[in-house]
Amino acid sequence: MASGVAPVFNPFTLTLIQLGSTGPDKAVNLQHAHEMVMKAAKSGSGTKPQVVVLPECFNSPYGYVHFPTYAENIGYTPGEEYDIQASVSESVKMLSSAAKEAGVWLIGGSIPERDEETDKVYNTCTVYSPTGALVALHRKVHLFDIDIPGKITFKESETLTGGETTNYFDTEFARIGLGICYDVRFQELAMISARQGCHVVVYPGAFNLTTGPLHWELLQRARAVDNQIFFSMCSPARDMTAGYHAWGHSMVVDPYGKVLVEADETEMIVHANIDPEPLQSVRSGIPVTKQRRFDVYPDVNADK
Ligand SMILES: O=C(O)CCC(=O)C(=O)O
Repeated sequence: MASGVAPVFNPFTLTLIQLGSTGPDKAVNLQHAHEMVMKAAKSGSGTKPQVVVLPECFNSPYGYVHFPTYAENIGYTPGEEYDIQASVSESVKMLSSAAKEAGVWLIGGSIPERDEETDKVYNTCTVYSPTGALVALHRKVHLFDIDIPGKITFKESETLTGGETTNYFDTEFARIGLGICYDVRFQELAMISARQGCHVVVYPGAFNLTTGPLHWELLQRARAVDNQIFFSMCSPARDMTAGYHAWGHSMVVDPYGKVLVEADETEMIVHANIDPEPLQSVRSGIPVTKQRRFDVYPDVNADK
């Protein structure tokens, strides 16, 4: 999604809610998420604009068998004003009112979304302004289909369809790119966000106890360093009684690859101060974006 607005970059606070376990009762999950957004807003800096983030699949238990049962019709068309009052999505309504009540930008984790026209189900992130307007939507592009024998097998494509667009949104202080979890493994998506002028990229995610310790931090630091952007992923807390054991460790990485903040595996709220300085200094000190040799790798498109 493009806005045509030139991106500005000013300091703000990025707040990650590493939300506790989500059980089968959607109403309880939504209520808890709402309470945590309020708590997160109160615990922020109070002086700077704040972006609050929820984790992947925060309204249902995590598992591809559950997605169709919990899927909601959202009916968002990019570029068109969305009527929250007329929405049939209870999750969208809760997120919108939480953003408005808390007075924050809210990246609403992800929820299973059913497209009314096609009946396809997506893993979808929605974003809200401090007035409660739905301003952006990202459908997870790369589905989490992996098979590591004896460790973890997951096949989102059993019930989900992959999204087909890259997405970002503009605030009065930064341009912020979107992705969801497995999308982080595909460096092209983050590169496109950086080329689109995003200063910060945020992916709700839920890695597991096999790939989490190996790749969660590595991938975020790699995406941040490659693209000289802030990179962040927000996970659910770990619950060993649940069907899926999330890695946790929600984090924010700066454009040098330094981890600014990292949660442990429990339910908690963490804040990072996003400051333009490291982005500007790394881009002028190590100017890789100007040094690319597209003449040597013609298969990679040099066009913005
Ligand atoms: O890439 C991974 O290892 C985990 C991805 C994942 O959990 C997801 O996409 O939901």
